[in-house]
Amino acid sequence: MHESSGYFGLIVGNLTYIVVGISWLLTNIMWLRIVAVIGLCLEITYMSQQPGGPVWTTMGWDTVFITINLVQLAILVRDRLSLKLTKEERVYLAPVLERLDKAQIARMLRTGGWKTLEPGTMITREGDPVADLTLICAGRAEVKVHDAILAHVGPGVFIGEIAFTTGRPATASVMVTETVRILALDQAKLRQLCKQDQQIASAIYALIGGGLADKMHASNERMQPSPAGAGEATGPG
Ligand SMILES: Nc1ncnc2c1ncn2[C@@H]1O[C@@H]2COP(=O)(O)O[C@H]2[C@H]1O
Repeated sequence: MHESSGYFGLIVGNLTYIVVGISWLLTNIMWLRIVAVIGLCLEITYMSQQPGGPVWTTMGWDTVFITINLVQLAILVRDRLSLKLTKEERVYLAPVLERLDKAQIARMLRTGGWKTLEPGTMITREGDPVADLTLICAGRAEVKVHDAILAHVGPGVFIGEIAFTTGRPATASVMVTETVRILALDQAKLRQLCKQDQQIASAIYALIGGGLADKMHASNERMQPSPAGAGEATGPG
């Protein structure tokens, strides 16, 4: 830090580094950038008041950093403003809305879109690659493995989450039985987004994890213990 004469320099100089320090404590990227810009503006003021004359190198780089942050802020604001959800979509996305800010939700939604599928439409086919991570928002579908019905699924359930997390083909065939409204997110684009934004990744994986736990619970509930085999441990051989 260069010496600056008088109280003005002392106050602005310390304020600069306090504000920059505060920006490092923030986890909300929008506020982090806003506070960083304020800190950088204060630094320019401080550096312009140095006794030996303005410190152009620091002021020049501060201007570059301010520009980078302002461009990123403009992108964040654009993303936030682009998020238009109907009341119905808000209800379906409630668990996601709780975890992410508007800009992140808008970015996530740009990886796919809303669709309506009629009965008989296949969402996944057992053994085939799965293109989308699908969230069922309304309607019902049937989950089959080797032609045996495993489950009936409805609103709030993900389809294709196993392929999304493992990269493997579909573990089951899922067919629409009652017209469904779905949010279909392109798996490749969503994976890319998860790499770029850890908060989005952790929100999506938390939802998938919760959904898989519910599916396992439902599947355990459906299992009828056979009286003959009940309580028997299965040993090797
Ligand atoms: N037992 C089950 N209960 C509910 N859904 C299932 C079950 N087994 C498979 N699925 C769904 O069917 C999908 C087929 O594609 P995935 O394997 O990617 O992900 C699978 C799950 O979303």
